[in-house]
Amino acid sequence: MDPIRFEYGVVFLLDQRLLPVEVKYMECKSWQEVAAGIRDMVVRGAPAIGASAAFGMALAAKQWSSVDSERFFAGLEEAAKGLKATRPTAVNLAWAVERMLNVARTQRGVAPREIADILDAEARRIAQEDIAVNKKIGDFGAGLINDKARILTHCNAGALATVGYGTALGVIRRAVAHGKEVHVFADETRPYLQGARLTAWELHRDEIPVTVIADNMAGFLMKQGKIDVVIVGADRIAANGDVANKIGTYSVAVLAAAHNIPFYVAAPYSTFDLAIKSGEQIPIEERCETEITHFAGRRIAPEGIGCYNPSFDVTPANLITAIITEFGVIEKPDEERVRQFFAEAGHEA
Ligand SMILES: CSC[C@H]1O[C@H](OP(=O)(O)O)[C@H](O)[C@@H]1O
Repeated sequence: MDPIRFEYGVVFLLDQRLLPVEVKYMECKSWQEVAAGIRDMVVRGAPAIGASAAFGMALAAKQWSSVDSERFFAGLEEAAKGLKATRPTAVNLAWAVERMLNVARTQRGVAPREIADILDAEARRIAQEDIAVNKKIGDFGAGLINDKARILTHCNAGALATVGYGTALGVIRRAVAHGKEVHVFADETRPYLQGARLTAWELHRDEIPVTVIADNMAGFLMKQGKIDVVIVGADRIAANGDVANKIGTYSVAVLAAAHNIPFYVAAPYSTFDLAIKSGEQIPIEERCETEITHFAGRRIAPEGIGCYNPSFDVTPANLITAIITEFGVIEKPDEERVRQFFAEAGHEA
């Protein structure tokens, strides 16, 4: 099930708020509609919102393609600002928008209508690259998953969080493709329930055994010896290997360390933010309190109480066994290892 579908001038976002009960796409013909889809978590997941924002930029270019060049670029800058403002934590969003802007800037002097075509092609390239990158991550990660492994996941880092294959779930898919039998325990991941609603839905459709657990059960399963390995995604990784990911990830990492269980993060190079030295510099999105005070549209907490709803937390690198990327595996990440790894892979470090 593709989280994003696209044609020239229109982007369809699978409305993940309705899953697993209803499969319905939101049609977007403007960058503003894409921005609303990202902000409202119609589409979510670091790589998926990055690709969606890229298509949002392509729509903006089409929206402004009939004006003069100066107004065209002003329109692109406005769209870039609006898209980047939707969700602050996942660096893939800003990465994709800046990549689209940089391509446009190389075309100054070209007719806006032609630039719009070039940006449409670039957005499609970003989407195609994501699937290829996910499969490379999957292949590197599959070697870390033993046959009969009992795997704990948190949130959803699957096809629904990317353009269609998955990072953490991509590793699980490749391990299964390599003939390994696994059983996944999926944290439900309150408050948005990406685990119960999305990860379980994806894995069940793929006929991969999955058991949903409440977030507060992870420690008990580990203590009972029922978890062999943890694998999660990421929204932003600092140069020292600190990882921002869905709220609750840090707690799982602490529990895994206490039980000597390997804790892996699967993420593409586009999720690394090498401009920041540590996770302390990663902006943490806070979302509306109704995500906490309400469940399925019904109030579950009293009126007038305090509410705190950070959507992400930061897991320090010293709790991470390894980060799995499309270029290979960074064992025991720290700043020196991360920068050397990407330098050897031929990327800006
Ligand atoms: C492929 S990594 C996806 C990453 O994004 C999720 O956050 P959200 O659902 O709020 O977009 C979660 O942190 C996942 O690990």
